Amino acid sequence: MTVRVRDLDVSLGGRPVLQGVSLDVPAGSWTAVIGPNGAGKSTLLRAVLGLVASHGEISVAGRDVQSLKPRQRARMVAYAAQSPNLPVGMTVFDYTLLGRSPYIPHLGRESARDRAITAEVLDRLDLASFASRPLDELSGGERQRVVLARALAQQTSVLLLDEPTTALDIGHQQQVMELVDQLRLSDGLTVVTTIHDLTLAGQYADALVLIAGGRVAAAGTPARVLTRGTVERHFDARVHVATGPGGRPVLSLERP
Ligand SMILES: Nc1ncnc2c1ncn2[C@@H]1O[C@H](COP(=O)(O)OP(=O)(O)OP(=O)(O)O)[C@@H](O)[C@H]1O
Repeated sequence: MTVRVRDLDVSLGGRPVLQGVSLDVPAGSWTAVIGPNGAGKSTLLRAVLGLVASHGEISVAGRDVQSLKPRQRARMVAYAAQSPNLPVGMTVFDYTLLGRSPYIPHLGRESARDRAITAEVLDRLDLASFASRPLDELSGGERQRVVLARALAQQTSVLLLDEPTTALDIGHQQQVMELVDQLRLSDGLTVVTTIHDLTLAGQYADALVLIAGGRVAAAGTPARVLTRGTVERHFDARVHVATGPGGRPVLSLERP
């Protein structure tokens, strides 16, 4: 499903946060939204979900997201927030099962299929042995993977991930990124993720969108966006950019 954003404006607390943001994410592709702290990346994802009031056009598969009922939208778009409030005392399994809510009839119960999908997602994320553990007894990285598990259990065609790897060790970073990429290739998932690790962004995404000061400052292939000059200008960082496998950029910090 294609995600299309046109001339998006969002104000929060009376202050403009996004101004004139446009982006096109073709069906089955992966776009990474990058940018400095406070640039408006999370706000962009939240606007696509209809969680914040916005002006402009946001459509998924040609349908205006504002016109969709929450249940309809939840069958099309899943979202893993950066640090959501997790219900105290709830188990990993029951939290992940919440991802099946859009498919469970009102006043009904989950089906055996819903439970099987939940168990399979936990298994794929190395979380099967955590299924009966309460969320509040997990480490930061374990919690982050459970939040992703809930989004994957939703089995949508569009996946919005807000900083999905920040709390993860390098092995779990790879596992999560590879799993998402595998789902993209096998099921045609459309992925939009915010991410601070620019090399990781460039390794997995087809396109990068750099947001700075609430506007799109650069967009295009990783090699086009991740240049020394662009990174210095918008992140105030001195980096060396090498060409890695597949021509994708690899960034390292340069000491002054
Ligand atoms: N509810 C709110 N009310 C007022 N301002 C807000 C609100 N939520 C976010 N902001 C402001 O909007 C701007 C963009 O925030 P956002 O979380 O989208 O940034 P971000 O690019 O995701 O940042 P980070 O990389 O630090 O996660 C920030 O200046 C933030 O302080």
